[in-house]
Amino acid sequence: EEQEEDVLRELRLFLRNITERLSLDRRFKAFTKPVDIEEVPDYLMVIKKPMDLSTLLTNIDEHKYITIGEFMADADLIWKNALEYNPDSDPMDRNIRHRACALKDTVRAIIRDELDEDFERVCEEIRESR
Ligand SMILES: Cc1noc(C)c1-c1cc(NS(=O)(=O)c2ccccc2)cc(C(=O)O)c1
Repeated sequence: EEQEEDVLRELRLFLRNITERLSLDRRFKAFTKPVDIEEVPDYLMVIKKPMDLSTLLTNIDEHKYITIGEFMADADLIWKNALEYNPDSDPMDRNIRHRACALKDTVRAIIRDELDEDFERVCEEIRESR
């Protein structure tokens, strides 16, 4: 009902705010757009579920996420994919993995500091009711 839509609207505002702040952070520039398949031709042979910050924003606008947990699962794909595709010890791989770990820690720190547990519980109850 209307109250539920008010809650989900507030969730989308919160998720857009997080995603936009991450996109503005220069450390995360490589994560702002899908990996360019022309530049990285074997990427889709290795990574089955690509994800990036611009796709997160599109998903939010398409009302894909009803809970923080659903958003986190896609946000985690961004750094997990980077660790999986760039496993080697050479400086380039190490550097993208360092940025991927910084993205993981930054998302978690924002959620821990800014998400109200009661609000997340209401979102989970809406998810269970649908
Ligand atoms: C993410 C990701 N996962 O695997 C890799 C590899 C990256 C990644 C993707 C990009 N952006 S891009 O796919 O458009 C591109 C790749 C190669 C040359 C020019 C552009 C940049 C970087 C970077 O380190 O700057 C890394």
